[in-house]
Amino acid sequence: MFISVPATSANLGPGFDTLGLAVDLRNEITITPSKFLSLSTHGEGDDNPKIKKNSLFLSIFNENYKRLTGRDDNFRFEFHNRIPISRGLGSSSAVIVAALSAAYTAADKRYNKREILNHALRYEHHPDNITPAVMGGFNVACVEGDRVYSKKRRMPDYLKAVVVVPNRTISTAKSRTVLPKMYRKEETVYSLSRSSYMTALFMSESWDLLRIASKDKLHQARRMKMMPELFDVQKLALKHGALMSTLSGSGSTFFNLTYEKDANKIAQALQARFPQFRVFILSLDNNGVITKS
Ligand SMILES: Nc1ncnc2c1ncn2[C@@H]1O[C@H](COP(=O)(O)OP(=O)(O)OP(=O)(O)O)[C@@H](O)[C@H]1O
Ligand SMILES: N[C@@H](CCO)C(=O)O
Repeated sequence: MFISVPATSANLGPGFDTLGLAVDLRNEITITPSKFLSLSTHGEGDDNPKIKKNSLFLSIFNENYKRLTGRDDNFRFEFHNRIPISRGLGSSSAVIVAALSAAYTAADKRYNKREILNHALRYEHHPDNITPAVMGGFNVACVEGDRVYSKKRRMPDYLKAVVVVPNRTISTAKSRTVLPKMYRKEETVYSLSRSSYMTALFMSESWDLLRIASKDKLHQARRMKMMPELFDVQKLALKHGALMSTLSGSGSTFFNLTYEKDANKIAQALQARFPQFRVFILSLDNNGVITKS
C-alpha cells in the first residue's frame, strides 16, 4: 500500500480555523504486511526519536484498523517525510489523514473522502488543515456537530506558493495560548469581513485584490511577535510582488501566494535576506490524499 498526503496552509490570514489550501509537498508512506511491527523514517524528523516512534500515526492507524477489521495485524511502515514538523504546514493533519486513509486501505474497506474527513475531526478539532489535506485545493470549512461541511475550489497552475520555513518551531498548542479568550467587535468584524471577501475572491479567481482581503486582526500579529523577523518576511514578500503574505497555520512558516512569473524573484529576495530560513517554491495541490492498495 502507498499513501501520499500534502502539506497545507491554514487560516490564509483572516480565515482563522476556517480557510486552507494544499501545496505540493508530500509525505509518503509505504505499508506492507509483516510478522512484526517495524518502522523506518526518512527526511523530516529522521533525527528525532519522538517522530521516529510515530505514536500519533500508529495510535490512529491501530485504533481504526481494529475498528474496521476486529484484528490487530502487524505491518512494516516506511515514512518518507517532506513536510516540516511544527512549522505551520499541517504536519499533524498530514499524519492524521494518512493514518486514517492507511487504516481504511489496509482493512480493504471502501470509503469516500468525506468519511476520512469526518473521522479526522475527532483527532484535530479545527477543519482548516484536515480539509485540504483530504480534498486538495482551496477549501472553506465549518463544523456542525461532529461533521465538517466544506466547499473546494481547484487552484490554477499559474499560481505558486513561496513558503519561508524558519529554523525554529512553533507548536500549534502553544501558538493558540497567546490568543485572547475574547475579541472586540471591531477586530472580529475586520477579520470576518475579509475572510468572507477572500473566499469570494478565491471562488472567482480575482487574485489582485487578495492583499486587502488577507489582512487579519485575530491572530497573526499576536503570534508573529513570538518570532519578530516574520514582520520583515511579510513586508519583503509584499514589496516583491506577492499577491498575499500570511502566517501559515499557527506558524512559524510564512505562506506567499504569487503569479508563477514572480515566484523566483520573491524567493531569491527572501532567501538572500533570511539565509537561515528555508525558502521553497511550490505548486498548489488539487488532489489531496492519494492511496494505492
Ligand atoms: N511526520 C511526522 N511523524 C510523526 N509525528 C508527527 C509528524 N509530523 C507531525 N507530527 C506530530 O505533530 C506535532 C506537530 O503538530 P503541530 O500542530 O504543532 O504542527 P503543524 O501541524 O506542523 O502546524 P499547523 O497545524 O500550524 O499547520 C509534532 O510534535 C508531532 O507530535
Ligand atoms: N487554525 C489553526 C491552524 C493550525 O493548526 C490555528 O491557527 O491554530
